[in-house]
Amino acid sequence: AQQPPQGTAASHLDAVQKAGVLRICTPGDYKPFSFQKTDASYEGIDVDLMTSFSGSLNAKPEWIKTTWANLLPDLAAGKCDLAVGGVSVTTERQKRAFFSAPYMVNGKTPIARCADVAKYQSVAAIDKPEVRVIFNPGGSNERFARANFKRAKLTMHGENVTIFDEILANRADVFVTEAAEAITQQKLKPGLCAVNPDKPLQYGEMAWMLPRDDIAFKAYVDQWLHLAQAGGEFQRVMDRWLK
Ligand SMILES: O=C(O)C(=O)C[C@]1(C(=O)O)C=C[C@@H](O)C=C1
Repeated sequence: AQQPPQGTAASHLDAVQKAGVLRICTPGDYKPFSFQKTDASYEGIDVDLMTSFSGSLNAKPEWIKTTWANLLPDLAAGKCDLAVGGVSVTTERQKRAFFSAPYMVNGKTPIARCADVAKYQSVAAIDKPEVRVIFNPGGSNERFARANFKRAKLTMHGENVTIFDEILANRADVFVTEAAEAITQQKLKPGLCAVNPDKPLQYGEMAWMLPRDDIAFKAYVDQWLHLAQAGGEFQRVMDRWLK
């Protein structure tokens, strides 16, 4: 009779437990998901979840700072076990990586000076030559801006953490980003308002990005996430950062 396959293919699931370390790539510039503070430590939704997740593997989280442009290359090169921090699910990324089950629906939402909210209710309303659209490079925001704004004046701003001050200082008019970020920043920056965060300009989902083809690891991540959601832990983390 034919033998069933023996043993398991090499998986991050085993390597992480063996090393006692979970290596996590993150840009750390994106509230409320993953944000690096001045003392170099990280905070946010994904940080709380990863602390608990790594504990389930008896591993310590090790944060590895990267950029949005390098997130996928770093993961694919094996520099980390997974990549988090408000990562949008895209079919482009899916060609070279796996995703966990999505844990949040989060579409593209404009944020602007509150006095201007009525002006920026649609892509067409924003895409006018007199509108200065600002965006951060390397992620889905840049892709959205370049694909949708052909007439507006586009300005790339390298530092995601200071992009909101550019709008407040009237050096730019509008930034189109994820709803959760627009909602968080409108709380942090009086004078800025998220434009219809409940009616995004484009549908989007967030997930953790995982090494391609590592099915055992993906199954574990998804199972952990499912239990955290069903058991209430996930919601407690969300409430802590989004309420
Ligand atoms: O690329 C992604 O996955 C993101 O969702 C990250 C992204 C972006 O789209 O650029 C989203 C919002 C933040 O302002 C910074 C980065």
